[in-house]
Amino acid sequence: MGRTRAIPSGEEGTTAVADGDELPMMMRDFLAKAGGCAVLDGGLATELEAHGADLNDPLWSAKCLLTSPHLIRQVHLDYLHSGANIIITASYQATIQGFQSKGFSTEESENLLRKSVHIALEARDVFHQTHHHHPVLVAASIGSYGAYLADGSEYSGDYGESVTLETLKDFHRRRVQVLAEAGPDILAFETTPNKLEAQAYAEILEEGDVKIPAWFSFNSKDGVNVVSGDSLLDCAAIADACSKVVAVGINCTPPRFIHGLILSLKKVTEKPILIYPNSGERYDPDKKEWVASTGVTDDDFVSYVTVWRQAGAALIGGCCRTTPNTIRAITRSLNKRSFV
Ligand code: MET
Ligand SMILES: [Zn+2]
Repeated sequence: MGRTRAIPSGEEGTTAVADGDELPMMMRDFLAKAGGCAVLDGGLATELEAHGADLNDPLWSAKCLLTSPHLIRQVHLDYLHSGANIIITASYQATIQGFQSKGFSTEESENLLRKSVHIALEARDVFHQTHHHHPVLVAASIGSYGAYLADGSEYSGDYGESVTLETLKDFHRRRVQVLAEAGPDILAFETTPNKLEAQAYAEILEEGDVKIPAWFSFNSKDGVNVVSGDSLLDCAAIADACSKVVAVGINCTPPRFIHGLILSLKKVTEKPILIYPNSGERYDPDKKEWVASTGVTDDDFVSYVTVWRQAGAALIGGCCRTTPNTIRAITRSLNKRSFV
């Protein structure tokens, strides 16, 4: 686990290594540079689709790593110009196992993971040529085992009895390592549907000597628990206890639930809170389309931003079906600058 490990002192148990606070400080420094609150990007996969990409595939957005990397780069740039301080890579549904089942070798599969990070790093470089004062982090996305299965379990959190902690650790371990070593600033564990998977992530990070920090983000469909029905408080407590985790939050969840969820998170963690809700529409897995649900318009979404900020969110953006327009509006609500 490297330099942040507590080492036995021989006499009174353990002594924390002096630089154990390095990873949390990185996030605190970044937030200070961003003026206390940072803007995350918006939906990546759904925005690629809005540009005509056909993502009806088990690889979802990761398919574009094969077919249209230039489009991924363009969407990253659109979000940066909209004011985003963090861009999230196209690796959400990119897995070694998923690429292998398409016939790629292990090495080719790992290279595709690296490519997702390289595209985002390149977009940042391009953006910084003209906007070098705007702080930008590249977050490497890691979707859940359920996202890889592409069978809806990412929104039920139900993996069945046969999936154990070890199954999940074995599934994610190499992917996490490859992504972490490809040069992102942070690992984004997104849309985490249950407690078992949060535990698997925490153990991989602690055991694997991962050198960069991470955030854990969960999804909810009732505003109280994560989608599996596991307690959000239990899930967030796992994130809070993991020394590599520097922010905890909620993503791909309807906007109307976010305020209550922020208040819940604050009960169990003092780590910075991130929220990036979806547009409030609902995905119908049978019809394979998004359907309007009651109540929330794009305007409503943005009108919540200051409330979320006051409630304690320090990183705010959007998930599925949010767009560069949404991010521009969030940027404006936080009195920050966009570049288009
Ligand atoms: N970062 C991912 C994306 O926007 C999150 C998807 S949540 C199902 O594509
Ligand atoms: Zn989403």
